[in-house]
Amino acid sequence: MTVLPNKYMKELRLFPVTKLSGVVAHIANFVPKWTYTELMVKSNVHFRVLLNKLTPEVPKHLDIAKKELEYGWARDMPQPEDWTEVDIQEVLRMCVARMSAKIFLGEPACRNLEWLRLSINFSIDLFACAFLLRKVPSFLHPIVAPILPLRWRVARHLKRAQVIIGPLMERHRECVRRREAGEEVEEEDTLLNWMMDNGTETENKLEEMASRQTILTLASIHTTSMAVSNLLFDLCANPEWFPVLMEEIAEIEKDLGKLGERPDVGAKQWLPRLEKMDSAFVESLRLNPPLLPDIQTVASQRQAMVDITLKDGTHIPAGTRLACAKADFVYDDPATFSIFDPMRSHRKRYQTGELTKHLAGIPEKDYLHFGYGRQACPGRYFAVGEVKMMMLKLLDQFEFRFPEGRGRPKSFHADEFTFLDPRAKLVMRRRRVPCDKCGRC
Ligand code: HEM
Repeated sequence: MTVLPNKYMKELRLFPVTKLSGVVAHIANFVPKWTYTELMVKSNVHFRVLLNKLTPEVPKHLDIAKKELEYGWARDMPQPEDWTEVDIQEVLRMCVARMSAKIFLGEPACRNLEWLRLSINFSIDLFACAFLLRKVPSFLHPIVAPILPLRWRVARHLKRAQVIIGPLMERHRECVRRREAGEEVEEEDTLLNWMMDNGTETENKLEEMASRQTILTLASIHTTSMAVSNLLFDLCANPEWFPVLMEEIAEIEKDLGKLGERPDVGAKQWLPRLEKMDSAFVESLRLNPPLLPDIQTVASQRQAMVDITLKDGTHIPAGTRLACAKADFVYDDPATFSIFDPMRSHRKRYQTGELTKHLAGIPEKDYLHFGYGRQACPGRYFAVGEVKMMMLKLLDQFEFRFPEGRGRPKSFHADEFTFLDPRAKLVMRRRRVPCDKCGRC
């Protein structure tokens, strides 16, 4: 991997995917030839749907996802009256899986426990399979890969995905046929339907679509649920910030009621008001990015698809794996850079007057946890909304702390990925002590 200084970031971000490809670089990490992921670089309907359908309609899809979150909350979220140890990571993964399934596939898949479990476990098996293969020299892959049980599991998930997604595709085709015949047909507005309507013939083959939907769960579920877990862990390690965020929620509720209470107020009006929560999320993601080895090194991997010469004459031959060294606005002050300071971005916005910058979901040269440039994470605005909706409910309904004798779990790194310790739990109970200040905590 060639690592360029951060000063090149602004120039590199403008290159199209045909010249400098993020997806080719990311998928290369999964040993695509042997993990059924090659289709992700052959065409990009998964990227187009997020950019052209999800992003312009994020508030609408967040409102839809919110309803599914309510449905899942009643089933998945423990409601302990007394302090009880809970595998909060597992619960949050299920909440995110439900929301993702609702907007991507709709009903009945989003209520189908087999799909929900598959969408969570697929990523775990695929990561494990790719890691194992990466430890083996590539000339041995043709011998090792076919006998790898993890790879058989990945293949089984993809086959089952076809069984679940096939009827959804057939249902949409039937709706289109009836509509063309002049009938009025009601249909759920899902990303799958958009992908079918806008996909090529190959992209619309069941095997392709089912694999693509399954691989999309990898990008959307663990990243988002891990972000919420990390923020909760950071707050438990710095509990003085719980009341600050609760107070912000209480103030918004005074104006707008609880999220979902008023028919004229949805995610669009409510969630941007959570400015302190946004700042805490930015800070937590800065300290716990999902895709980079650690907070000081590189960001936005790319593969040069053609020879490239930069403005200062730097030559990048085709085939080069590339990343940029990260800069960070706190690097100027090394004393504070590893400290969790949840109001860092909030202060920066108000001190500089740059109120539309330094927000979660707005990539900047100094804030790269959703990537950078044209190829930055296409699901980021939806992800930020999901994180806020879950945090809102968690803080509103529960109190959290670490189990006795334990502190903030450490993340660990495997190549370019960062993972939370899967054994890390929290102790929680239903919130019950009213607070003098805000009447809630
Ligand atoms: C907190 C949650 C999330 C984080 C931190 C995150 C982070 C990232 C990062 C760093 C990248 C690479 C960008 C680059 O190379 O410049 C990426 C790519 C991607 N993300 Fe996200 N992401 C999150 C949630 C989501 C969600 C919810 C979706 C879908 C709804 C999604 C879909 C994708 C896709 C499809 C790509 C690959 C795009 C391509 O083909 O190049 N992500 N994400």
